[in-house]
Formats: sequence, structure tokens, C-alpha cells
Amino acid sequence: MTATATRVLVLNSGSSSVKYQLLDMRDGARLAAGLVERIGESTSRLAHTPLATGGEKRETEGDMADHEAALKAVAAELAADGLGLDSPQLAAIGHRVVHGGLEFTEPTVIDDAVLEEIERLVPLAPLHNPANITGIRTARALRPDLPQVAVFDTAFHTTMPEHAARYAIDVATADRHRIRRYGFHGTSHAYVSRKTAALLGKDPSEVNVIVLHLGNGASASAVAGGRCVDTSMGLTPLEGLVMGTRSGDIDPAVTFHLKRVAGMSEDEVDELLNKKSGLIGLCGDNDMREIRRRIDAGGEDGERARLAFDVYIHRLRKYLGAYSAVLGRVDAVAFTAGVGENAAPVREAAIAGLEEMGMAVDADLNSQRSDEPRLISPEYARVAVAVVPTDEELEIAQQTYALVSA
Ligand SMILES: Nc1ncnc2c1ncn2[C@@H]1O[C@H](COP(=O)(O)OP(=O)(O)O)[C@@H](O)[C@H]1O
Ligand SMILES: CC(=O)OP(=O)(O)O
Ligand SMILES: [Mg+2]
Repeated sequence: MTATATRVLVLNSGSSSVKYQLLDMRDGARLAAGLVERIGESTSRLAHTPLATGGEKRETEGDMADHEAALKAVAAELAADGLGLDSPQLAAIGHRVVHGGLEFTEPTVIDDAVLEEIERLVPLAPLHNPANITGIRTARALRPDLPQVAVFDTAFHTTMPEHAARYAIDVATADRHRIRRYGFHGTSHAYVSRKTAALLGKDPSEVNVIVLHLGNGASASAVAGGRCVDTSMGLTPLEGLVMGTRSGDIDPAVTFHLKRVAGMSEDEVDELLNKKSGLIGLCGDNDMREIRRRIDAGGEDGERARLAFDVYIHRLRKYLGAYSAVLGRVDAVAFTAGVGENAAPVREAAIAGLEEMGMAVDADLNSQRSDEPRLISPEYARVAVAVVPTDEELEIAQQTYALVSA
């Protein structure tokens, strides 16, 4: 790496999307950012914002058949702004990798052996790891000389105590097949719990925080003194909270029933629980904005949306209670990600009536908007309730740069 190479490109490849950011690590400035959506569909769309030049957001509709085509389109957009992947200022590419198993507890420079290991973990994250792998392969082909770094969603959760990570099933079977609770969104939980401590003017080691990462995928974590002690996702990102399209917690016997009685195949059950459940399964919409709009419009349709909202909130409140008990003392609850940062009614409903647990939300503070971390609890509340915007891309860039510039 040359002394002038201070930029990091971050790729966050999801099952049907890629989010990316190019950052200058001297000051953390974002030079470009964008999103490719609906990869694999004829209506795929790339939205690119060249922040360095102050240019307008550019949107291209296209037919991006797969993640490779999507990344090549991203590379072309960057090149159009003079920020191409061939730039000598680029120090590394950082990749979000969802499943790192127990093998990866730290950001890791990707070589053939690491890539093989990430491939071996595909059965544990079938929606996510294949997209991450394509991202890595494509980026490597474009810049074979550049360090590529994997930052794992699971890494932050590897501190979970054994009693939280174990499922109560036969130990030998579990060990043979690596069945345990891994947890995900760890980069976000780590970043947000640290930011929450800073908001309280404390060191992370001094505070216990419940982080609610509510995006399309959603998870909760209990963080004691900066270390994760429990999290709601498990072997895969299907366990836990109600999500946009995933069921979250469910009696495993439901799957036996779907196969034995409803005659569904393994793949159909997988698809049902991962893609046709959660909010979309309950009311036909997975976007919280649309659900709130339908509730406000009322009528029968509004009732359906209300039920989805209520199921979502009920699960969230159960985890607040559970993690209060896990932590013993809670200093803060932090809401983050698309729903957590933007949906005031979700925050209000999640905390309503929890004064006995020291939790309350001030309606005025809750309705305000800001890109900065902020408190929404009244002065008297024992537990600080906060909205703390996550920034997985910045966190990945920092971890990547720290590794390659060490
Ligand atoms: N203004 C808003 N009000 C309510 N919900 C919102 C708003 N903006 C985004 N969301 C919710 O956030 C979700 C996306 O969150 P995000 O964290 O970007 O998810 P992911 O990273 O999993 O794609 C959307 O599906 C929508 O439900
Ligand atoms: C792990 C996971 O659920 O990620 P996402 O929210 O990006 O789908
Ligand atoms: Mg996300």
C-alpha cells in the first residue's frame, strides 16, 4: 500500500441488493455512495451519489442479472466520477460477510483459504453468503493486487456465553453439524452500542445497552460493558424478531406440520419463512411506511396492517423484557436501522407502559428528526432511550483500513 492510498471501498451485498460507499479514511469523508436494488429482476435500479463532486444523484434502470453485473455497473459509475477502482488512492475493499461461523472473530484479509471457508458456511446463510462471495470474486477480478477484507456480521457475537449460544438439543449432534446461535448484524450492534455509550458520556465498558436493529432484517442484542451477551438471531438470520419478510421465532413443529400436513417441500418451507412471512406475510407489505399509511387510512385494510404492526411490536417488547432480565441493569435502549431510526410510532409502542422497568419515551423528542444520535426519553426515566443511526459501511471501512494500514 502506498502512503497516498487512503481510500476504502465498502461493499455490502445483500440477497438482492448491493449498498456501497467510497470513503477517505484520513477524515472518514464519504466520496460516493449508492445502492443497487432488485438484482436479478428486469427492473433493477442503481442509484449513485457522487458526494465528492457535490453532484446530483444519478439513477439508472437496467437489467442487472446478478451481483457480478451489479458490481460492474457500480465500478462504471465510480469511474465516471474519476473514482474508479483503478485509482492508486484506493487502499482496500472492505466486504460485509454475513456468516463467519466460529472461525472468524476479527476482520480478515481474504485469500483463497478464507474464501473457501466463507463458501463452506453458505448452508448457514444461504440468502446472504453467496452474494457476499460474488462481491468478493468480482472485486478481486477488477483489482487483483488490492487487499480485500472481510468484516463478519457474526464476529461481535462470538463473545456470547455458552449458555446463550447453545440450543437445548443433543450436544453431539449440535457440535457435529455446527448448530448453535451465531447472531448477525454484529457490525451494527457493535457500532451502535459504542455510540450509545458516547451519547451518555460513558465508556462502553461502563454501560449495559439493549440495541434494537430494526431494518428489513431485524435483531436485538444485549450488550454488557461493550460485549455482546445475547442476541436474537441464531444459526441463521431467521430467528428472533418479526422482520420485513421473515417470521422470526416460531415453534419448529410448524415446519414439520407444513411438510407432513400441508405437503410442502423443504425449499417451499424455507421460502415461506424467509421471504413470505413477517410483516409481508401478515399484511402484504414489508415497508413500515406503507403499514403506517394503511393503519392511518383505517377500514378493513387498516385492520390487517394493524395486526401486522401489533405482532411486530409484541415480539419486540418480549425481547426488551428478556434482555432486561439477561442484563440485570439496563442503562440504555438504542433504536437503529431503517425502522428504528425513522418510525416514531414503533418506538412509542415498543416502550409504552414500561415505566416500571424505568423506560419511557417523550412524545416531542420522539417525533423530532435528526441524523445524529439523540435521546428520546424524558429526564426522569432511569433508562436512556435513544435513536442512534447505524453506519455499517463506516464501521467496515474503519476496520478494513485499520487492518491494511497496520
Ligand atoms: N421513514 C420511514 N418510516 C418508517 N419506516 C421506514 C422509513 N424509512 C425506512 N423505513 C423502513 O426501513 C426498512 C429498511 O431498513 P434498512 O435498515 O435500510 O434495511 P436493510 O439494510 O435490511 O435493507 C424499510 O423496509 C422500511 O420498513
Ligand atoms: C443478517 C441479515 O439479516 O442481514 P439483512 O438485514 O441485511 O438482511
Ligand atoms: Mg441492513
